[in-house]
Parts: sequence; structure tokens; C-alpha cells
Amino acid sequence: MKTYQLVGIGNAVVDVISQADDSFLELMGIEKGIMQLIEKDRGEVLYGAMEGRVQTPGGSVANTIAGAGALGLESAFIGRVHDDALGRFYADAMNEDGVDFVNPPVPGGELPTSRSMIFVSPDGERSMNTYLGISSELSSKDVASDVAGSSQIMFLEGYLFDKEKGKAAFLEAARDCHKGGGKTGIAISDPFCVERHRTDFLLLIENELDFVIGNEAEIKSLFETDDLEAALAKTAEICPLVVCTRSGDGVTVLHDGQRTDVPVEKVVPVDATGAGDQFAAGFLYGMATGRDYETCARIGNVCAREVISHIGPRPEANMIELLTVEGLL
Ligand SMILES: Nc1ncnc2c1ncn2[C@@H]1O[C@H](COP(=O)(O)OP(=O)(O)O)[C@@H](O)[C@H]1O
Ligand SMILES: O=C(O)C[C@@H](O)[C@H](O)C(=O)COP(=O)(O)O
Repeated sequence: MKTYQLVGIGNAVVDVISQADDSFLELMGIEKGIMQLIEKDRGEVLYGAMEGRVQTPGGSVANTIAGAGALGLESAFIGRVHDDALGRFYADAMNEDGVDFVNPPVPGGELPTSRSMIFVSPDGERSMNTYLGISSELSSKDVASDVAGSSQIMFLEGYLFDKEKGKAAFLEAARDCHKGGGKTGIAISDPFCVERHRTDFLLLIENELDFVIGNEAEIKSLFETDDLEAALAKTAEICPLVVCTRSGDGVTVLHDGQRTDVPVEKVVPVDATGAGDQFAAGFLYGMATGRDYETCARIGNVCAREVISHIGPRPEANMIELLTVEGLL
């Protein structure tokens, strides 16, 4: 039986990315900097309005798993794509990164592979408009218990809470992983996703999870406060490991009463898409290979810095080489 260092479960989304200025966002009614769920028709309108589109595999936790796979972790991803051109493109890309894409593309049915129309502003901020398609059908049936149960670390995507079936699949994966002795954690995903499911998120973190990774806005949103320190303290009361990123302003790790602050060298991103996801890839790579939390965060920062230096949510550089040059491997 194969064992995994890292398994992720989340939406398998193809990203369609283009540049747009803020007046375009306003004109099209797109809220800057967040993920908005959209219907198919709206997706088609936005797709048609995109100039110089770049198509690339995305999905938040899927990006993390692909990044970890590229770093050499034994990894698998549990997600759902249709057996269409986008779905096959997606599955192949995961396999090329050395990741086991556990569920083969699903034939038949009406719903196509998920896609997100992402607009990158001149300041590098990304605004995502996601049509969930077949991802919205992800359910417990898609969770292979032998995969979840043989995982050292299981990383779950907060966005799955937007659908009841996804939430059930998520819980099942977490429980199977725990039964097998692994650790489970969540990528909080988005402050508005927290807004939609706050009570469930808090119960899950307190009762099921070993770690939480989120950005400043997401951690604050958990406790409906603008006071980051208060939100961090409250999150640490219910979870043994809390990792909070603050874009170019540093990372804070709270673990069993200890605090570690790791600085970040601030830059203007070319495209911020995937910053949090690649930070998580580096951090989890560090955890899976037994590094201390400061080193995990530093590895995360290097992975995030690479991904924001180009268009697209997954690494383009040889990350092993980059981390070696930084003295982190
Ligand atoms: N402007 C920036 N300069 C340098 N690093 C950045 C910048 N923005 C993001 N990062 C890197 O990406 C990580 C995640 O960014 P953040 O914006 O907090 O998360 P998310 O992408 O989830 O919103 C940060 O911890 C940092 O390593
Ligand atoms: O899952 C989505 O709806 C969008 C993803 O496809 C996208 O790649 C993404 O989540 C980017 O991550 P982030 O910028 O780190 O939030």
C-alpha cells in the first residue's frame, strides 16, 4: 500500500487569467481581491471579455499539492474533473508535477470541468470568478479512504464548505487521515468563505483539525474582528498550530504557546494568484520533512515569492535549486 507525505482535497479548477485595470473590474461588477462564485452564463461573458488569456491548472489546495509535488513530496490530490479537454489537461498537469490525481476524469453528466476567470490588476492583485461546474459534486464517494488513511498530512480546502456534499467529503477525509495517525489542517481560502460558514469553520477547527493556514483577513474573519492579535490568540486557543500570512508584511506561527515571527522581503507582485497556496506548499514541505516552524515559514516565503514573480498559480522555476541557493535545503 502506497503511503503519502501529503494529500489534499479541494476544487480542481482551471484558471483562465488575463490582465485588467480596476475600471474594468468596476464595469464588470467584479469585487477586487476575492473569490466570487459565478454561474455558467456569467463565466461565458467574463471569458469573452478577457484579452490575452492564459490557461493554467489552478484550484487553491491543488496548487499547494502541485507545488509540494514539484518539491519532491509523495503527494496526492482528491478532486473532480469532467472527462473533457480541460479535465484531461488538468489531470495530466497534476501527474506531470509528480502528484497522484486519485480520481480519473468523470465521463457523462452535464457539468463541465470547473474554471475560474481571474483578472490581474496593475498592482498584481488577483480577482477570481469561479464557476464550480463538476467540482460542486465532489462528495464522500470521491474520497478513497485508503488514500486519506495513508497520509502523513491532509490539507483541506475551505472553499469545499460552499457545498454540503463537499463539506461531508472534507470531514470524511479528515477523519480517515486521523484514523491512520496523520495530521489534518485547513487552508481557510477566503474571508468571504469564512463569512458564509463561520460557525462550521470554528467547530471544525476546534474539534477536528491540527493546523490552520490563513491570511490576515481570513483569520480576522473567523472571529469578526479587525484586531489581528485578538483573532490570532482566539484561533490559537482552539488549534495547536496557527500560521498567518500577511502578504509582504511577514508571517506569524503560533504553536503550543510559542510565537515565531518570520519577515518577508516585500515586492510588488506581477500576479498574486497562488501566493498563499505556494506559501502553504513550502510550509507543508518543511513540516513533512521535519523542519522547525521558522524554517517551514522561510521555505514558504521563497515558494510564494517565486509564484508572484510571474503569471499563474504554480511554480515555474526549479524550486529545489532556488531553496538550495537560499540555504534552506
Ligand atoms: N507583496 C509581497 N511581497 C513579498 N511576498 C509576498 C507579497 N505578497 C504575498 N507574498 C508572499 O505570499 C505569502 C502569502 O501571501 P498572502 O497575501 O498573505 O496570502 P493569500 O495569497 O492567501 O492572500 C506571504 O506570506 C508572502 O510569503
Ligand atoms: O479555486 C479557485 O476558485 C481559484 C483557484 O483556481 C486559484 O488558482 C486560486 O485559488 C489562487 O490562490 P490564492 O491566490 O492563493 O488564493
